[in-house]
Amino acid sequence: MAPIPISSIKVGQIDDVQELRKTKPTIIPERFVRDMAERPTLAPAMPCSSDIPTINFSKLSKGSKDELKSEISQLAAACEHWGFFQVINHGIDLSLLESIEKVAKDFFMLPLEEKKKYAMAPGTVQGYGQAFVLSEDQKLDWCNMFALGVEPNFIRNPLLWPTEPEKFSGTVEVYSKEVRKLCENLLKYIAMSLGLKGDVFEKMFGETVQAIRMNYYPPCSRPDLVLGLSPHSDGSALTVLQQGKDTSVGLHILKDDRWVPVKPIPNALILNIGDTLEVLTNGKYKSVEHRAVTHKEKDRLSIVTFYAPSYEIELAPMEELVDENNPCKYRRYNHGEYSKHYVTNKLQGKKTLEFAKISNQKLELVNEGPI
Ligand SMILES: COC(=O)C(/C=C/C1=C(C)CCCC1(C)C)=C/O[C@H]1C=C(C)C(=O)O1
Ligand SMILES: O=C(O)CCC(=O)C(=O)O
Ligand SMILES: [Fe+2]
Repeated sequence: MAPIPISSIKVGQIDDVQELRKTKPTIIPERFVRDMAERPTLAPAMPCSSDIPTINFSKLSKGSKDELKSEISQLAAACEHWGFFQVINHGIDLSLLESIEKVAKDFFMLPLEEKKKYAMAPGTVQGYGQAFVLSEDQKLDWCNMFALGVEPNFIRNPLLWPTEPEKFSGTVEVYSKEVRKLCENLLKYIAMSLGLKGDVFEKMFGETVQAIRMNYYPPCSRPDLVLGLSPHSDGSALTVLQQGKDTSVGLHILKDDRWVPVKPIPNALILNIGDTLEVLTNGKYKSVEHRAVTHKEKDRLSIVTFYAPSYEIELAPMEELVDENNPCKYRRYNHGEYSKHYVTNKLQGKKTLEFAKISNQKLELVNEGPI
């Protein structure tokens, strides 16, 4: 997946929000100020909810037959009605969660000059900076990001793996292996929740793609004017999100047309369904739009893993999930092409998935059958 030529993209000035916060703590440059319709309504006006479902992973992996059955049906409900859930007892060592949080935070605390050694080039999504900025007039997120392609090896850019903090790269490797195992296992249970064979995704996905993105949201003097991260759905099959301990609530998901804040359970991981699973399940399990907001006094860190199929594979709704009551809603496409489309467009709700959607007009024709 080649990046688009750098010379063709003009992104204008992108202020580093940590530096802004240090030097001009009360000034919000115009490029960060959202149009009225996009501005967040913040707590306490909003009900704070920890209502996204909780999945007890140990009941899936080592529970009794009855526990497995009941947890699988909870998983089915979580995927079908929420697209987001918190996983407790996920089996990843808490000390590893602490280590990744520490190296991520230490990285963001480095001087700007050091971080700039790993600067994200315009039109690409790896390195330090702001991804998905593709024009000079595009609004910016109140966030610094650092992203790396992890697997397979060919998506890695070794020049972007930091030498400082010393333990950064080693910790990312170990953490990514553990999160990978969790994704593989959860995909097995998700397949079972659909009444399919447990290995269906593993067999279909080929050499899976995995990337990690660390998002650092410094405090913002006007959290009512800005967004930490623009609304979007993830292009992955599954996304795993770890939130920094003691950081503010910042993730919002769109549920029944309302933004619902997600209150993290300590030590749990947040999982969400990405666009790939939406397509494969013919919309039974949907990717859900989400965003991040900022806080007046507190900073926030999130560490996000995207787990996706090989760029080589062709995707289309699985035949078991298509019938006359559920006509095929997405076309067949190559996942590498979708990835390219995803990373070369700004984050804008679920707009990216239109790439794969069969339009309503065409759907009607399909339903009516041959004339
Ligand atoms: C908000 O989403 C992302 O930042 C993102 C980026 C992922 C990637 C990298 C950081 C490195 C190169 C590979 C990849 C594009 C996966 C989302 O990833 C989603 C989007 C697609 C498509 C996908 O497969 O995962
Ligand atoms: O920081 C968050 O809570 C959201 C991060 C996210 O959605 C992403 O990186 O794709
Ligand atoms: Fe996301």
